[in-house]
Amino acid sequence: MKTYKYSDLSKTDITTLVQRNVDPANEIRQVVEDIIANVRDNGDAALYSYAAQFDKVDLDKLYLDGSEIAELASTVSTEQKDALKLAYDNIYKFHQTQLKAEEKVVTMPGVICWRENRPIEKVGLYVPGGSAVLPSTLLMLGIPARIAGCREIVVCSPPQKDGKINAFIAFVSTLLGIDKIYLVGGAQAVAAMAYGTESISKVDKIFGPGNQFVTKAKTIIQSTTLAAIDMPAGPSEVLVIADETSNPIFIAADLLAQCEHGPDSQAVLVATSQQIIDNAIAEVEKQISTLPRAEIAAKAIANSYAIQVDDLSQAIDFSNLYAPEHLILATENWQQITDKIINAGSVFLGNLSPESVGDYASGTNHTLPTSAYAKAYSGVSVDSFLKKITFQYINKEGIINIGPAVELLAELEGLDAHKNAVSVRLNS
Ligand SMILES: NC(=O)c1ccc[n+]([C@@H]2O[C@H](COP(=O)([O-])OP(=O)(O)OC[C@H]3O[C@@H](n4cnc5c(N)ncnc54)[C@H](O)[C@@H]3O)[C@@H](O)[C@H]2O)c1
Ligand SMILES: N[C@H](CO)Cc1c[nH]c[nH+]1
Ligand SMILES: [Zn+2]
Repeated sequence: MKTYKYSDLSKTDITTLVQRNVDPANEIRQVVEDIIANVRDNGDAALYSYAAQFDKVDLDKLYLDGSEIAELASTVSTEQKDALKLAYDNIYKFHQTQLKAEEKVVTMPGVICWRENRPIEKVGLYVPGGSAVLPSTLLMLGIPARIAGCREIVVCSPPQKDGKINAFIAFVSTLLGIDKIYLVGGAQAVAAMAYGTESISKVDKIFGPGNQFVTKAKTIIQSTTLAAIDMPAGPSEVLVIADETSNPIFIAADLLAQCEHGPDSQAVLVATSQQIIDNAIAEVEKQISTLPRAEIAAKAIANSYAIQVDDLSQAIDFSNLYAPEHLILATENWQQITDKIINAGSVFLGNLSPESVGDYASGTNHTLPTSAYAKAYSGVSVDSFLKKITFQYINKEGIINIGPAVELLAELEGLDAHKNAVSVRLNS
């Protein structure tokens, strides 16, 4: 893991350090554009051929139905079901409070304005399943979709080599009342949900994290206006801020937890002394050898770095520039700096708040913006599945109060028909 001293870095160095997941030669874009075009033109046939090419399986059909899902779910042990239900309950509790009706506002006598929630009707949920299968992601997407009241929920996830889906995803589907799972992964799943195919319905918005192919497909689809997306939620990343009150064993464990997601994940350690960095790196080296996914984690660690800063305030300045998906304040002094956080997807406070807890079960959502998109996007929430429609009601008193000003505003924009729509009412 490379180490830098913040005070030695130029502005250009910092810009380079905070940049990630770039596709400089547009290689991923090219692959993904071809996949999208193929799915658009050939529908299901393209999906069968990508399952064979990428997932190494010859599928008989592109989905599992309710009885197949129930059969797979029945193989999950009681202990495993209980853990998934605990996660379900906490995520449900946290997200349910997000569904709030807003008050009506009388902006002037007789003029009443308000917003009402309406669910997005058809949503597509992508559940990653390349290097690790993530049933937790189905919880993170399915629960807010259900709370919002979306009418149609399409779920896509890469098939296993036996042409089925992971039993835990099946069990979560039964918790969510989802009775069809499409065996489609990668950019082709995003394209299928955006265009629709013979088997898969076109949706209005596509949700979910994924690797660089999935994320690139989502951003391309968004620009076609065929479907909206939640956000770019690509390879996982974490930034850990540490000081003399931090525990190097915990720091290393948290860095490795995100690095085991994939070779293109990134972990950044920002610490107030070189000693803290050295201790944490020594721990990373110790812990990594014990991990079954050591090879993946090692590649991500090679893509990671540490920065020595003067104090916690400088650490937060760097973090705000990096805008991490996950920010861990691994210090007993976290209360000094929380109000200085400007850009982050989800934040973990103190030494006993591992990021893994948020990944699975604290209740917060783990579908979060990566690649510095935390500067502008929030993680998935119930709001992501809703539209907020504005309403206004104007009565006789209201049109008398507001009408003359609107007539004038229309006049100054030279829009006479606008003015007339008010005048005819004032004169009626
Ligand atoms: N940001 C978040 O909120 C968040 C949450 C969970 C996971 N993640 C990230 O999701 C990612 C999951 O990645 P994954 O790969 O395990 O699963 P995935 O489901 O995202 O991708 C697997 C699919 O990628 C496609 N693919 C693989 N190689 C390809 C190639 N060379 N060309 C074209 N398509 C190809 C295949 O279709 C395959 O089915 C990880 O990077 C993880 O860090 C992010
Ligand atoms: N850390 C991932 C978000 O970047 C979410 C996840 C799912 N399972 C384990 N982790
Ligand atoms: Zn994780």
